[in-house]
Amino acid sequence: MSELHNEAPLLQHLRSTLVENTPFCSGTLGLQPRDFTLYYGKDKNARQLSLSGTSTRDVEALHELEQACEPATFGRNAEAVLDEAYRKAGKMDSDNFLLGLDVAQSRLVDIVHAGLLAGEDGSKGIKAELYKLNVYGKDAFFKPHKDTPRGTDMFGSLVLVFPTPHEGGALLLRHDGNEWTFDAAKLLSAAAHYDLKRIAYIAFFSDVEHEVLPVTSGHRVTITYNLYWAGPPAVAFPDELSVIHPKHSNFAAVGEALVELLADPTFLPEGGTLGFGLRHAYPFEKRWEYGMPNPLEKLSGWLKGSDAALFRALGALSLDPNPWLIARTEDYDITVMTDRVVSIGYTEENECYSILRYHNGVRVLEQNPDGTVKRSECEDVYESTYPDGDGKSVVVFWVTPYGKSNQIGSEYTAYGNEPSSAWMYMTVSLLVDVGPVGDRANISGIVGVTAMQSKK
Ligand SMILES: O=C(O)CCC(=O)C(=O)O
Ligand SMILES: [Fe+2]
Repeated sequence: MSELHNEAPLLQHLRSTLVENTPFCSGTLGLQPRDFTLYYGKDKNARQLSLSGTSTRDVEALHELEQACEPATFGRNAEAVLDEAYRKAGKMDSDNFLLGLDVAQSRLVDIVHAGLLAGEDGSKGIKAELYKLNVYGKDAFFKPHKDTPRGTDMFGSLVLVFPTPHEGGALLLRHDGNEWTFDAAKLLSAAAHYDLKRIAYIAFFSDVEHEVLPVTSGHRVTITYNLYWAGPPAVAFPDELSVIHPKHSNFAAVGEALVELLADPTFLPEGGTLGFGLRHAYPFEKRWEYGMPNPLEKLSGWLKGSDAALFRALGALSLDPNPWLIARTEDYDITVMTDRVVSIGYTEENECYSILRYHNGVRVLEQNPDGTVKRSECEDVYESTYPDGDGKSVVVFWVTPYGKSNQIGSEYTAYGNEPSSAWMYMTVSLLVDVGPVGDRANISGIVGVTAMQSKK
């Protein structure tokens, strides 16, 4: 029993360690000598120094850096205010210096991501944007404040403190009635025995109040970064880029092939609906539950490589491709689609039937190149089962097949002998209506996917 007695606090300690949740993350990180090199200056005669040196010459160089800085302002009601009773420090704008360390390439962004973000936010990407360099000489400080977010996507700040000789200048953070101290000078002198020189880093959310206590000696040099939620990964095709190979990623080559196909008078002469399976995999939540964001909404901004080339080439022909979810049940040989993620919930019938009947689903019939439609007996069964069904169906000509990647699942419960829960997986594909030969952008006479869109 006494053992158990001893264990309980340890277990508790482990538990509280595992669930610790602070609005910041901090530590030290060893870097290569070149990472500490700083170039600065407003003219062509840039100066150079190492932010890891401790010799007398290095300290002189720090003094020169301090002289080259401007007095730091702070934000008050969207205005930059100079007030040495509030903030006394030197600052240099990011245009006027260059640091050897590339934060985007270093592990720091990953470290901050893992340290600061958990739960749902953990799946979002972040980026750090260089903001300012500050030199806090003796008696410099910064009174309590919160960092003004620059843009709605900014969620925090990252501060790097360099191992330049200094004392004092601890950063205090306050949030929800708690206070924490980040004393970089102490952390760095305790880490001085490591082989690699270190920086101290701290990242915190924008709503955390913080202040820098007065520096009592030396130079405290910091470089700050604004932390942003990363937008969708850039489309692989900025206007300035011209890909030659691979062909499928070459916008012009994809466009030409499309134009040729659509100019062929024997190809869907009356127009119709084209389907394209996505070639790349996208980071969709595999299991979608009601209330989660609709992953189809931002897809067009994420598309990669050949998918992006295709999307852009279709747009250039004044066509309007849209992502749809395709669901298929083999045993019933039926394919349906929806233009939004659905929560099937409870169903007494086949999941595809349920999507059709209750979730704005559209039946997908497959078209042969000659224009005839592939039909299966089971589809006839559907029609005889629901003779008065709303008749929503679209004939799709699959240019490229939809595969098993990019599937999104919707949970449902079916009643057999016992209640059981299962997931129905749907595959994201791009669908686009095309008009008749000679007028492919004119889809006014086409009963295709556009007419079936639930948002229209
Ligand atoms: O230097 C620091 O530790 C923080 C500086 C700061 O709060 C700021 O620049 O807004
Ligand atoms: Fe700040």
